Amino acid sequence: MQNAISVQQLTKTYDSGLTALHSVDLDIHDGEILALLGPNGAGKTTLISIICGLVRPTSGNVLVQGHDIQTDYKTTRSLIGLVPQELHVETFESVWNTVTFSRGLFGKKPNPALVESLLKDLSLWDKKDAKIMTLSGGMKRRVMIAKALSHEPKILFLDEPTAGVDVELRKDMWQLIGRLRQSGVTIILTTHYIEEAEEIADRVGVINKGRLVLIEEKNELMRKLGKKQLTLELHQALQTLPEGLSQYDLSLVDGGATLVYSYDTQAARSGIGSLLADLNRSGIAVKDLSTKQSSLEDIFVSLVEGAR
Ligand SMILES: Nc1ncnc2c1ncn2[C@@H]1O[C@H](COP(=O)(O)OP(=O)(O)OP(=O)(O)O)[C@@H](O)[C@H]1O
Repeated sequence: MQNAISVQQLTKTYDSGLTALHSVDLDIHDGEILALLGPNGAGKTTLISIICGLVRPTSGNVLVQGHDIQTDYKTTRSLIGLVPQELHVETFESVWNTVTFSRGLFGKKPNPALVESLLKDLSLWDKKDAKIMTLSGGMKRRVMIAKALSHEPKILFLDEPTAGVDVELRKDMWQLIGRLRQSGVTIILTTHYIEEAEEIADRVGVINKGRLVLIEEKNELMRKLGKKQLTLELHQALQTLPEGLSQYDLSLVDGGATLVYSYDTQAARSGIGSLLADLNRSGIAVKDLSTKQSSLEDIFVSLVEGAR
């Protein structure tokens, strides 16, 4: 499979001396939705800005569909649509003109039918003649997306697309992202909302302090993390686990006062019922119990904290 983007040993040190990216390697597959997670200041925007040719790398290479971003900038930029974090749209222009003009900037022939379908897809059709300055923040964000898609890019970057937008718009955006993916567009989004990554991404990358600390298929990640733990507080502490319980994934903690049972959430049966029956049969009395499920959020927090 061809990579939409190949980032090779990319490093960025700003003039201030701050190194925002440390030798990042990342292949983004054609047609995937990749969610980049990371705390504030992790380097996500720097990475996107370099790929889009807005910030110059200190060292390393980036190829966009095989073209080098530095030596073949015009080609790579025209393959990419970017929806930046900040909303900066020409305030006095109409929605229609703004989107049409944006397409022209890439040297593409006018295509009113395409602009019409974009505005309809983004629920902006009834606002096509409205001046941008009269639109709400959420609508301005939709205009930014229409602009980014106006030259029919193969790759779309969305930097925090749903920051500060209401639930309805967030769901609309997720649907739009799904439709774009179906049409073959590769999508990279940064987000602070782990729920968003869980909902729409094919793969999840975590950036922390300028390093890519994890990149994994979302389903694989969820499967690995899809463990649940049942914690059983015992009436009497145990020295060792009774032999009859060896088929369960059990561990004794708190000096034997607590029994922890790990089970797979994907399995057809949790085994909790039979474990409790077997404990009862072994004469082990339980004082209290609780369950805990690991989530993408847990791994994210532990990765980010572990690197502090
Ligand atoms: N033009 C610049 N000059 C100097 N330092 C910068 C510049 N732009 C960004 N930085 C610094 O580089 C680091 C990475 O910033 P970046 O904006 O890439 O992070 P981010 O992961 O996108 O964060 P956020 O989630 O807050 O948008 C930060 O410490 C930031 O202060």
